[in-house]
Amino acid sequence: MIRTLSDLDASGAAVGVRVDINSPLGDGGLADDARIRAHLDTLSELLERDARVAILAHQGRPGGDDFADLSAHAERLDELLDGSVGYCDATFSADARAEVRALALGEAVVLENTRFYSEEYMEFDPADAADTFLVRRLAPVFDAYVNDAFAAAHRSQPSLVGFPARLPAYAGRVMERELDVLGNVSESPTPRVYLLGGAKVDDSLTVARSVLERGLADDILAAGIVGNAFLLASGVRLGAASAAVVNERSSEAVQQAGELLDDFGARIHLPRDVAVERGGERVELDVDDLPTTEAAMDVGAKTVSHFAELLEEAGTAVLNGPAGVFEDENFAFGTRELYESATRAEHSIVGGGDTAAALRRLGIEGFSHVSTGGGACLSMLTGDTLPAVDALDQQ
Ligand SMILES: Nc1ncnc2c1ncn2[C@@H]1O[C@H](COP(=O)(O)OP(=O)(O)O)[C@@H](O)[C@H]1O
Ligand SMILES: O=C(OP(=O)(O)O)[C@H](O)COP(=O)(O)O
Repeated sequence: MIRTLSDLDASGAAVGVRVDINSPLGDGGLADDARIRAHLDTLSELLERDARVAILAHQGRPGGDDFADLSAHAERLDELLDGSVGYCDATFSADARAEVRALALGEAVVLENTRFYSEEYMEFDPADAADTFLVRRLAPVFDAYVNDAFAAAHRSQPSLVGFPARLPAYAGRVMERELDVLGNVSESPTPRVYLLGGAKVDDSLTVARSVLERGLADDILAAGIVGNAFLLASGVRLGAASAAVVNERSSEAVQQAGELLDDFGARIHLPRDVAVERGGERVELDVDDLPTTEAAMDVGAKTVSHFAELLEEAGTAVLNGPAGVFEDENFAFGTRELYESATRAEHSIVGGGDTAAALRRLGIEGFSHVSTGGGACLSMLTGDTLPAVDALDQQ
C-alpha cells in the first residue's frame, strides 16, 4: 500500500521531495519548463500545508551536454511558487544540511544535482541505497520523504529508492496520478487502441507484444519507423532508404515484427500509404506503388483516415511515439491528425518523452492523461515494476 501526501502530517515537517525536473537546456538555460510545472501541485500543497521542503533532483547524465547544476531550475521554481524557493549548490554537505535545518515553514530549497555525486549514478538494491552517503547524511535532517519523480522511477538510484528504509515515505501527486492511470489501463474503457510510432522500434515492439499477450490492447496501429518495420515484415518492399533507417535502429525489428504479425495478425494495423520527400515536396505513395528510392517519413492520408476512425471510436487510445518526422512541417500531418483524433476517444493516454514535446510543439491539447515519463511510462505499459514505486510500497 503506497501512502500519499494525504497521509502525511506536513505542518512543520522537513520533507525531502524527489522530483524529476530533468529538462531540455538551451543557450540561456531551460528550453522547456513542462517537467518543472508538473510538480507544482505537490510542491505548492506541501508549502501551503507549512512543510519545510528540500527538493532533490537530477539534470542530465555525467559527461552529457545537458549535465548542469540546478540554479536555473531553482530560479524558475521560485518564480512559479511566489518567491518561496532558494537554491543550495551542494546536495548533502554540512552547508546543505544546515540550509535544510534553517528552512522556515512554507519555504523550500533546491539541493544540487544529485548526479554530481558518483553514487547517484549507480543502481542499488534499496537496502544498499539506504547506506549511501547521500541517504545517510540527509535522512537525519528530514522528517519524511516524498517521491514525485515518476519519470525517473525506473532507476534504482539512491535518491529514488534509498530513503523509504529510513523515513516514512509517500508518493507525491504526480506519482499518484501516473500510477493511477498507467497502472489501471486494464480497467479503462474498451476497445483499447494503441498507436505505436516513433523511432524506438525495439521498445515499441516489446510494448506491442506485452499489451497484446496480456489482453490490454484490442488493436495496434503501427506508424513512424515502427510502422515501416511492420511493412517490411509483411513483405512490402519499401525501398532501400526506409529499410536502412529501420535496420539502423534495430537489426532484429523486422523479424520481431514478423513474429507479432504471425501471432496476432488482424489486430495489428499497418500503414496503407506513406509520404516521402520529392523535390522538396511531400508526395504520398500507396504501399502497392512501392518501392521508392526516398525514405518513408510519415504515413499518408489513407492510413490517417483508417487509423483516425479506430482512434476516435476507441474506449481508450494509448499513444506512444510520433507517426512521422513531425519536426519537419511536410511530415507533421500524420502525427497532428492522429493525435487530434485520439483526443476524441472516450479516454486518451499519451506516453511521455519526445511525444509530449511533439504535442506542445504542434499545439495539441485535450488528452485525459499526458505522462511525464518516457522510459518509466514504457515500463509501466509493458507490465514491468518500477524500483522506486516498489520501494514506496515496501514500508
Ligand atoms: N518515418 C520516420 N522516419 C524517421 N524518423 C521518424 C519517423 N517517424 C518518426 N520519426 C522520429 O522519431 C522520433 C521520436 O521517436 P521516439 O524517440 O521513439 O519518441 P518518444 O520519445 O516519444 O518515445 C522523432 O524525432 C521523429 O522524427
Ligand atoms: O528524462 C528521463 O527519462 P526519459 O528520457 O525516459 O523521459 C528521466 O529524467 C530519467 O533520466 P535518465 O534516463 O538519465 O535516468
